[in-house]
Amino acid sequence: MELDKMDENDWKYHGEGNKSLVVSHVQHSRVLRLLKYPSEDAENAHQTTEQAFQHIRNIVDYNKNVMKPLLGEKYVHSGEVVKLPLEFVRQLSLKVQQERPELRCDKVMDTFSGCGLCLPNLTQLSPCHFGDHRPPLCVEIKPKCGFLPFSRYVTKECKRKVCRFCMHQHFKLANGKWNRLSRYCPLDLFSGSKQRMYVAIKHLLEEPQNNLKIFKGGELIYSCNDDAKQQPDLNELVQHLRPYFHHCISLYNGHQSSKAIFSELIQLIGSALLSSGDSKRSVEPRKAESRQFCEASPLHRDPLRSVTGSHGLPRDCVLSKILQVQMLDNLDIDGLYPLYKRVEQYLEEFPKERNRLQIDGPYDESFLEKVKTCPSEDDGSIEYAVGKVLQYRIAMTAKDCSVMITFAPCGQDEKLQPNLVIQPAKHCFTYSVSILDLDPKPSDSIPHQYKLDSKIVNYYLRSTNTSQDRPSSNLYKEHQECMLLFHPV
Ligand SMILES: O=P(O)(O)O[C@@H]1[C@@H](OP(=O)(O)O)[C@H](OP(=O)(O)O)[C@H](O)[C@H](OP(=O)(O)O)[C@H]1OP(=O)(O)O
Ligand SMILES: Nc1ncnc2c1ncn2[C@@H]1O[C@H](COP(=O)(O)OP(=O)(O)OP(=O)(O)O)[C@@H](O)[C@H]1O
Repeated sequence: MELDKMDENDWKYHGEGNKSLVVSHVQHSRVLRLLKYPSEDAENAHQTTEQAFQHIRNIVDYNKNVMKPLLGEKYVHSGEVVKLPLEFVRQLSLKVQQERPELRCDKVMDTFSGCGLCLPNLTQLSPCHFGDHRPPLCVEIKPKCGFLPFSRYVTKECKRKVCRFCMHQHFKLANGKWNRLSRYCPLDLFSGSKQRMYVAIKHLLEEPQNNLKIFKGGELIYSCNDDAKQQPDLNELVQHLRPYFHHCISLYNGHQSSKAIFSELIQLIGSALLSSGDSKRSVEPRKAESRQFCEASPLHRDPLRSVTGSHGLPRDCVLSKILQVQMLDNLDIDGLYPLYKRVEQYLEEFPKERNRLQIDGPYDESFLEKVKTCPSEDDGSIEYAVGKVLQYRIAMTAKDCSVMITFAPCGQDEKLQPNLVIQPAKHCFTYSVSILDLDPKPSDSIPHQYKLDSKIVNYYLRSTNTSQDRPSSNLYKEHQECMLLFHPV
């Protein structure tokens, strides 16, 4: 990428979240991730070029030195900070404005600093995988927190029974963030049970909210609608998927073939989420512990619950990696908040200690060392409190990250490369799995987390007095015919 020859016409709108806007290159497999600010004070709140550069530098360092060692080299792409011509950024901002979803327009793209983060476009596969004319499909999942808190500091009993995502759904519905409850439960996805995972992915497809997106050839083809009242069109999605699942079309007619296609897609996603990417392993991989049920999951009331139980995740799979990092939060916000207060008080007395304790970075090897060597019991020290706060912040990142699974039908040559092949039923795919949105979460978001947690729990307790039930179905029966087949090759 020649930075002095940047042309906005070479880039197009790709997507955005709460903190950044992403554009993709029309030819090369690259994206630029640009910062966003609240529109009302964009003129005043924006960072100087040096601040923005340092901010993005921190993101890169945190990805490289903290999240990569914890989550695994193969899943994390740290990217590089780039300085872009201001005129290019301004023109780009004008160009993408009309593409932006309304619900994200409370913030504006940073057109002041000229800094951005350049990353590989993870919705594409590397050119060596182009063995087939069909463009790659990419499924992006934001799985959220996959475990129930086990901390002795948790006082509200319902937090031990109902997961944060399911409780939060009620609060989001009441606040108008979404119009329908999602039936997705992260505990089902992280269970390692193929049946429970199947149901979780099915629920993500039914109600994607901000937890599921599907791309084809790098273009977004399925996500929540900008008009949140409208449900996304599954029929349209199935038309996109047909060319990838010929086998289903030849075996079934009409509606049945659509069902079979979805079933294959779900199995494909499930297989990729459970794969370790290491085909040389011949023994069954060790399982990570995640044998929990959320009482709000539709599966919890399934009569065949014991059949669909929990099996644990293969230790190297992407979900297991994410779950292990999420579980660095072993005190829960209830146990962490007093330690955060201890750190705050200490820093008020000794402000110069902020740097030594690496509260705001730098995110280097010694930061990770502090996280790893934190005493296991509270010895009253500031080191313990800081270590727990840092662990909590890392866990927050893992609770908010996304997984991208990109796959394409295998060309004849690739069928000879077994470690790249998923073969549910009769289809053969090359795939890659990555984790994205691994930004550091600031310490000062902890008081907000503390308040939000209690609002979510209190609202859940109040609202479920009147609306305890979410629709249930005999889900096990529905997916019985769609058991995952993951052939060792
Ligand atoms: O707090 P949560 O669980 O609602 O997570 C926030 C996300 O909301 P969600 O519940 O996934 O819809 C929220 O996502 P949306 O903007 O709602 O798509 C952000 O990811 C936010 O992170 P950040 O403050 O932008 O770094 C997330 O905030 P953090 O808690 O990760 O700081
Ligand atoms: N490397 C990448 N390749 C392809 N698409 C990407 C990449 N990075 C981000 N995206 C797309 O851009 C979207 C927004 O990016 P990202 O999630 O990093 O934004 P964010 O503002 O940090 O999110 P959040 O709301 O969680 O704070 C993603 O959901 C994804 O679809």
